Amino acid sequence: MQQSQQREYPLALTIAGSDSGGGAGIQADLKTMQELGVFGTSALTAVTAQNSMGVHGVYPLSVETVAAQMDAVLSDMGADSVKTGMLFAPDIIRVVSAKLGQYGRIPVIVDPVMIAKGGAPLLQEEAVETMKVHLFPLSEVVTPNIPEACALLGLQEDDIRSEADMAEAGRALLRYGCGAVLIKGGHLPAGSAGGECVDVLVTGGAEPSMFRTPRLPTRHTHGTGCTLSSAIAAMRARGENLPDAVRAAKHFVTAAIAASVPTGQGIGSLWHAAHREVPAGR
Ligand SMILES: Nc1ncnc2c1ncn2[C@@H]1O[C@H](COP(=O)(O)OP(=O)(O)O)[C@@H](O)[C@H]1O
Ligand SMILES: Cc1ncc(COP(=O)(O)OP(=O)(O)O)c(N)n1
Repeated sequence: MQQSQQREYPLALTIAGSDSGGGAGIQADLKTMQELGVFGTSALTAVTAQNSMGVHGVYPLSVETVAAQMDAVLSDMGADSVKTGMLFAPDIIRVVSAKLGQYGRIPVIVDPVMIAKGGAPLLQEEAVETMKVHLFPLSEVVTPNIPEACALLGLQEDDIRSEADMAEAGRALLRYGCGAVLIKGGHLPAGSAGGECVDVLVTGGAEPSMFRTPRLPTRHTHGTGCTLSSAIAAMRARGENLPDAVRAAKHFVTAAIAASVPTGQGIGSLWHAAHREVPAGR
């Protein structure tokens, strides 16, 4: 049951892992929701020991812990949208899917987090099928990057090389019962797509929609996927329709990448307050 009618502000729930480095996971999600005027709540699935150099440890929580957090939030506060991120294990995916089914028709944005930028696995191999079978049919939209789309479809990593390939992959993923699929183009070769970063939204009926922004020349892109999916969830919680939510989220993430900060020695993180035009450090 949703309790949103008792609130005067939108509320979104993120079900995801913790990134101790603060750039991705639940930390990126809550910063994004706050910046977009949405009250963020959370159900933690795993703790990662992570920094700009990579993932140094993954510590999943028990299914009981995940279920208890979802029950606590959804039975009392409700949610106008839900975003899922790192779910890590098949039993966590099963309990998250069961709880989402129990609490009814909330728009669910599924970011099928599989591998961190440095290559660390954030989803067990045996959990991929569980995610497709149990979670995808509950989604309003699933937001894979190109390596994730390839893994989900059993393709080679370089099988998706163009906007047309992205659209075809999106259509193929719809067969798992996703409401829509947004294939993110950050991993296309930098020289392709005319120097743009293109994300392709595929829904049941209409032609695919392309969302284009300039490709920004920075390596400090840790947390881009988490930020985009939680911004979509925030805009849906605010009542925007899906294409408008994606458009606004893409602008939000682009501004945050443009102002990214070199946290640590490796890949730095986005600056989520960038849309306010507040320089980092102020
Ligand atoms: N260098 C970049 N310049 C502008 N936008 C980018 C850049 N890299 C990624 N993006 C955007 O960030 C979002 C996340 O994309 P992507 O990097 O493909 O996902 P992930 O972070 O899950 O690997 C998308 O909207 C993508 O277009
Ligand atoms: C705890 C946690 N969740 C998700 C990710 C992946 O985040 P993403 O936004 O895809 O960014 P990169 O890791 O690819 O930079 C994560 N690293 N940690």
